[in-house]
Amino acid sequence: MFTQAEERSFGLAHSVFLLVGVWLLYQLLKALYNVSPLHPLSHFPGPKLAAATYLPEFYYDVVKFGCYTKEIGAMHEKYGPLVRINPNEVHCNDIAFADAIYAVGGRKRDKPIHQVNGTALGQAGFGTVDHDVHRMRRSPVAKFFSRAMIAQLEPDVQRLVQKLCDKLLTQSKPFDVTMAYSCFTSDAISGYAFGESFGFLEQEGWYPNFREPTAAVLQPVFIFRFFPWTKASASLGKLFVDYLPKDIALMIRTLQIDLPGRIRNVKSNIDADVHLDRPNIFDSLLRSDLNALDKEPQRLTDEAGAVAAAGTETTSWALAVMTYHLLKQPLLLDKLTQELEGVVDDATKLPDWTVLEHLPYLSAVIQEGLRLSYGVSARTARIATEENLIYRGEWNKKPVELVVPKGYAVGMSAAVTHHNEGTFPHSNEFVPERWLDDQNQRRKDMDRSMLAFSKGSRSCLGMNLALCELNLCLTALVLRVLPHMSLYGTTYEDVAYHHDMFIPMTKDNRGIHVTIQQ
Ligand code: HEM
Repeated sequence: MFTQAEERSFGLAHSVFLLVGVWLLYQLLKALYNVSPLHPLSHFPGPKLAAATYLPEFYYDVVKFGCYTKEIGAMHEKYGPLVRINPNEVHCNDIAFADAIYAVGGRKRDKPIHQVNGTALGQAGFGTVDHDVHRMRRSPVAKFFSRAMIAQLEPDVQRLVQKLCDKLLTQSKPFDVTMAYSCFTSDAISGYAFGESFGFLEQEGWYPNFREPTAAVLQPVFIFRFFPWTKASASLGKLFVDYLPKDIALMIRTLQIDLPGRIRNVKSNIDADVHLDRPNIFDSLLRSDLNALDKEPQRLTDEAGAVAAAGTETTSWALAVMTYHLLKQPLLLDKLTQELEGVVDDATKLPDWTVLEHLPYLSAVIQEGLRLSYGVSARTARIATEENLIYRGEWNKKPVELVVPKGYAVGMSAAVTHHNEGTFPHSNEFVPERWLDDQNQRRKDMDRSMLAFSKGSRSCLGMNLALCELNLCLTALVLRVLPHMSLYGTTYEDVAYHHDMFIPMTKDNRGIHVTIQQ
């Protein structure tokens, strides 16, 4: 005979087993449906387990950490240009299909919720699922990044470039140059966004900066993706900021305390009818005709976080990759120096970005640097909500025709596309010449093969700023600093893509250490 308490606990255990059993049965039936011919993606090639469940993606991204992109690259070698990488998503390794996937001209493209779940900045344009809401949020920010607006900002970038070079030349001990570049790019975007720069270049050394903190806050990206409810924990960060490791604390303080504070300041200036000589992005956003909900402090803080994060590490990593390869291959550095000396008389007073960008070899070095720094290395997918996407290509000399049905995600990854050996032979090598023709002029047709800034309606908003920074900064570095700089214990492993947390990561993330000969 059982006591009443024992009967109650048996009853509870029985209910739990039943619930788990029903859940498992449901998962099994769903997996069977996913691989059955009834599923709209059933005609796509790929591993059966990936078609049935998210387990392979979970294993490679969460357990092995950020390795699914590499696995996807291997799937393309086995299955062809389009593969099914999870029950609801297809991945493409044919740049000819990119314009259909990313689309411009009013063709609607949502972002998949599974992808957006990975970001804690869900209310920024960048983290917005719906095409129309994204358009509404992007356009008031976009006007700040037109070529005309960046031309107005250029004197500030020129000043920061010279400040960076002056400071680099005073370094007497080995240091990690990625930190220096991160200080430069953060100062450039923060001044423009909030009217007041973070001032990282002003400080004594290179710390603090956003490089390691960005890596620290991106750590949970895959956990968030699979367990979106854990994102709630991110907002608790500010309560524990004094007890967190210093990297994470800096980012939490910036995202949850400093940025909301800056936005409140901008708002109180507007309320007090203060008009600035030079408008900044958030002043303009708060004055724009965005609806009241989109001007809520949390929404704008997410937008500020996205602009600050997107505008910092991508550009500074591209500079770091170019620095490494130019120091490693002095012949390339000589060739670039010769070209630059032809147009620059005094490296402390550079020509405009619009002059520099027409120099073929400088432009080729920047393209190659962008190719091997990737921007966003992980896949970024889109959902065509109103039309099927028809793919026509070739695989193993046989024609391939596949239809991605509307409502399903299809994406590409720079870390896969930029290593397509058909387009970029010896793709791991840094070869600026691949961007030049026989006459040493830029092969513009090659630009179509790049995904660094993504494409279409949700492509990089800050591309003009990034290119302005890269042209000016690389020119000044080559003429003023690199002749005095040497690598210090840095190897190819320290720049080579190894895994991703949305942005590319190297094996041990040691940075790029250099010394300056005085
Ligand atoms: C070398 C430099 C850069 C590279 C390679 C790069 C690359 C990218 C890529 C690939 C995306 C698309 C991400 C996706 O599809 O989910 C993106 C989006 C974005 N980038 Fe950049 N970026 C760079 C610099 C910048 C800078 C300097 C800013 C300045 C604010 C910026 C702001 C943004 C924003 C706001 C978005 C989101 C756009 C949207 O969703 O509408 N980026 N960037």
